[in-house]
Amino acid sequence: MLLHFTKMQGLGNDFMVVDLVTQRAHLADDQIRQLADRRFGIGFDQLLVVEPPRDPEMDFRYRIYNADGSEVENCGNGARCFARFVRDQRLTHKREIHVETAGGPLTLWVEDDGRVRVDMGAPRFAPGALPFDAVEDRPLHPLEVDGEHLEVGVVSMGNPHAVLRVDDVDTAPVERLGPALEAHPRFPRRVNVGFMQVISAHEIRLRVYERGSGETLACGTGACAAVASGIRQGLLESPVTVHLRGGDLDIEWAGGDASLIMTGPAERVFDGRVVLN
Ligand SMILES: N[C@H](CCC[C@H](N)C(=O)O)C(=O)O
Repeated sequence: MLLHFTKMQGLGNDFMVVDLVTQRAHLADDQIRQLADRRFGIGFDQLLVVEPPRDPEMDFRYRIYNADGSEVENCGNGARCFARFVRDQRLTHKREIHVETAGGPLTLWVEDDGRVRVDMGAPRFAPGALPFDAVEDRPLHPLEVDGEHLEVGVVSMGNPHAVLRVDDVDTAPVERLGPALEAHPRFPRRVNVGFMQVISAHEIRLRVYERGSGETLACGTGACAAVASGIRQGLLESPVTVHLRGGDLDIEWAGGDASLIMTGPAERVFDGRVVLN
């Protein structure tokens, strides 16, 4: 069968977006992995599958798959691209969009300048929310990795994040510590790994080694997790500009149970059709 899709990107975090509201298809894990490969397929960090909602109060449901085929709970840059997609495809004319995800409901606002603002929900620091194997909730957790003693902040944005403070993201050992932390046994469902350099109370630089996809040019939930952890440690104050390799995100958080609000771009790259066997 022929499957229509749109390639999109948010700060270089790139997505294959599929409308299963007007198309019928089932994508098996091995097909997702093949489509994720730029040589045998399309190439993407995540696949976003748009479906009708289960809850009639919501506008859509969308599912998120990493390049390795694993389904995940939340995707910040993907949420913005989802909102842009459903309007571009005329699946909705709304500017305020309510969507179901595996990590819970999200509300998104498509703004006049094309940027999208997302209510990302409240961060959760309790280890069990990730899950992370620890006896207590604390701003920083000691963790031994390859004989190295680290102190990491752990945050759930629906999906799990470990945040490591570094002096300089350009020289941070992302290629070594990213995979080692992603697969660390104290994260039973693996983890996204953020490397955060604090520039000032309102500005950080961030690189993210993503669970199931490797280092990406940007990670929205990773940016939210880094800001939440930095504010909790008293290093940052809202609002915070997050400089990622693919560009900047603006994150606001009033603390406590308040939602993190993330604003950033969402761009369409091309439309295509792919043969599914
Ligand atoms: N790129 C996404 C995060 C995908 C998270 C995924 N790698 C996971 O396993 O949780 C973002 O902008 O938030």
